[in-house]
Amino acid sequence: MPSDESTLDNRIQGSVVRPGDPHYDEYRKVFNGMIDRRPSLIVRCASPADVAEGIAHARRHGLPLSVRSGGHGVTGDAVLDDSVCLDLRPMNSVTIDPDRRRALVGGGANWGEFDAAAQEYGLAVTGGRIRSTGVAGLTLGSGSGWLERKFGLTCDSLLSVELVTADGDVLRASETENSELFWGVRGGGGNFGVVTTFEFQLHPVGPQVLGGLVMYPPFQVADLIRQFRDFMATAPDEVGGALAFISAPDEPFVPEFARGKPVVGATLAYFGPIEEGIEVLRPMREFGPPVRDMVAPIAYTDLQGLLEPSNHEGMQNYWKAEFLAELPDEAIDHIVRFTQTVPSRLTQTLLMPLGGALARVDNNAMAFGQREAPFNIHIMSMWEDAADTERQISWTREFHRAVQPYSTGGAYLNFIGNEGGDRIKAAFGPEKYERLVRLKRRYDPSNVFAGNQNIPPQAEAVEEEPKETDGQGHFAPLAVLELLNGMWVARALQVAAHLRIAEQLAGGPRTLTELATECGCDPAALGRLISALSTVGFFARTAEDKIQQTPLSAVLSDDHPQSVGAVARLFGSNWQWQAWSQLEHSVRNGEPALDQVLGTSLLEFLDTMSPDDGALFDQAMTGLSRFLNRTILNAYDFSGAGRIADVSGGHSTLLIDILAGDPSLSGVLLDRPAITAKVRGRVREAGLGDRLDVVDCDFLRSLPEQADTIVLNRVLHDWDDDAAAGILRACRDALRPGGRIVAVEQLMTGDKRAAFLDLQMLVLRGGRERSREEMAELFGRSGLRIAETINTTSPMCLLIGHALDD
Ligand SMILES: C[S@@+](CC[C@H](N)C(=O)[O-])C[C@H]1O[C@@H](n2cnc3c(N)ncnc32)[C@H](O)[C@@H]1O
Repeated sequence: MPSDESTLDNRIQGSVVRPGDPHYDEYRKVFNGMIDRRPSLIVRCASPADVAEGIAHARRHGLPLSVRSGGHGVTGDAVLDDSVCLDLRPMNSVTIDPDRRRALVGGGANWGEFDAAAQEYGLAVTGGRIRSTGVAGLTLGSGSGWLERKFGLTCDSLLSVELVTADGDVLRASETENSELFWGVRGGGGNFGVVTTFEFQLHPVGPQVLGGLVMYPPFQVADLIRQFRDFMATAPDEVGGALAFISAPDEPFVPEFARGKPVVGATLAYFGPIEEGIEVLRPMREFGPPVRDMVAPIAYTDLQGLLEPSNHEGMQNYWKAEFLAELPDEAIDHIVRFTQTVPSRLTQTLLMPLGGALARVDNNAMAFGQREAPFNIHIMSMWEDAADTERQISWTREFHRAVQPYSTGGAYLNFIGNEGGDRIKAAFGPEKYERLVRLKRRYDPSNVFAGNQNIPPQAEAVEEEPKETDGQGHFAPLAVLELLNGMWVARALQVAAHLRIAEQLAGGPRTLTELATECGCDPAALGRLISALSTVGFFARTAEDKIQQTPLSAVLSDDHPQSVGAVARLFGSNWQWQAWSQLEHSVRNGEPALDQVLGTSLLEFLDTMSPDDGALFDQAMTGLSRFLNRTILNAYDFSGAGRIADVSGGHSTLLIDILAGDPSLSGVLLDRPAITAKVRGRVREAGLGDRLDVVDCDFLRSLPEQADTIVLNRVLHDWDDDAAAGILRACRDALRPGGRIVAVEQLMTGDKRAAFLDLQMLVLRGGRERSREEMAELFGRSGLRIAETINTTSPMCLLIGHALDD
């Protein structure tokens, strides 16, 4: 041990923990399980003098410095590799002065400790929503909590701080002492020093308040968000809460049908007389039949723990957040779509209403501003298995991209990862940012405190960054390369599906040699394919180095009830790759590349393809419809639909599924003769007798029968606007009076899936995906109007059309 280090042990009142110490792993662990960093030293500080010693040690040895209290920040900046970590947890004292309603809180205290001490006297400040969150990190970044509409942000109740600077000076900052520094620490994070004591103004709260969760089922999500938006627009400051988009826990208090399913919980609280709160909260509690209403008088300290069962320490975490300037219906549609297709049961999204006292503080009173937004959305992706990382992150990014157009343009640094200097600037705006840079130069010119949402003392360094990043802090060329690699990923998946690797693993893990023999492959090369795919969540290795199934690889197997194996093999067909190789032709000429490549249209090609190719196409389409149908039936009630015509029902089993669920319905599946000939046998096997007919049709002319309900499932996107309008007109002409059209399509909303499917339709078919507005125009041209648009939990959306003259 170098002598300087040994003297460090002697110089401090706390202790020094190094790799090899039995507590080393415990102290280096942070909330976000993605972070696994190994500092050289952890200084467990017991006093401001210990903090100053730790800073001096790091500077002397040129080591990076990090500061840790709760360790909850998703960036994991509390602990850095090969660094000196100042662990403030031993400095967790909380002293309450009930007469002056003041609190002195140590830099290492967490919210559980602070709230418990203050609640002894029925007092509180706005505090973090998870009790193990550190008071320091939350307050220095501003501080959001259930009480924010009543008492403002945590930093709004801050009276003074004691802080150790980069030079080891211990300063006090308040409105009257080092006031510029006090301005900066309220929002500027840990950029200017290590805060060792916070002094707060406390407010009377509880000890009993009205609060709890009202849980609603998925089909009410959109209406509930609208209700919440409108309710909050006029709600008094006493109302706090958020909409929490979560998966219902497997607990007895949750009805069986909702367990594990995406649900939305209105977390409601009233910080005023309980009787008054019951009246005020009534519109939110009586909206629709909830799955469960648990709002009741509750201890404030229990309210503070309400989200804890769904926030386990050590999960993989990836977060995004935006202050929303508005919450129009399109934004709500995005929120519904993403929260209903959440890839992990642990993931949650909070939609927090702002306003109230928080919004009445002068924007320039401190470094933190951003008080004008009515809502803050916090997307917290959490998952257990590191193999799922890619998928979780891309869902989070897509969700974030979808809500970004509604943002104020600012950024909430407490709720996001390291997203680059651009976002930090956006959080403060140019003027405040300049002021913070000046403050940084004064108190930390060497950027000793860099392990945070950093404000570098040289502003130029920040200016350059956005040019090279994709706006999310990723180095732009690497981000582009990652997207270009998409072709490799897709091809590797298609080959894995073709080789039937997933089917071979259905009975349990296999050795590479066994797999290679069964799949007819070179063992080493097969190992490489599997290794590559395992980086994106497909297949994993056991401790004995066998290959095993993962949740993603399982659905490649044809034996899986929701298999997409045939879809993978179909997308891997030579004819699809050949068509895509000529995408440029389509883009230049606006016509399907497939016709160019094969010398025939897709429809003719499908009718004349080899029996094997034909069987694969049928299997892929039936497989897709198997799980999409469920989401359609969950979203729309066909009871009372009378006689249903499934126009171009093709290989889908939608009509069979509809009729099977309701004996009062009958229907007819209409399609081209080439298709009806193929599906008649299957329809007969469904055993629906004379309730289901199969009839030939050419919808480009007219429909052969009248019907009460006409289903057009994934048909319109095959066609250009003129043809699609013609099909809709034929449907309208076949509609009995008072009838409806149920068109099922993906809508273009700016998300990746529909936009790339649109290219697929261009390349293969000359068709297109459409936005809701484009659909409305198409319906209008055909004498129809869209009466309702219904989202499903899949990307499919239902458009319910009525005749204009109905
Ligand atoms: C993309 S598939 C959709 C099939 C089915 N609804 C589903 O969701 O799986 C399009 C269907 O339109 C049918 N089709 C194409 N041209 C047609 C025409 N002129 N008249 C009737 N059906 C036609 C095809 O045979 C095919 O079954």
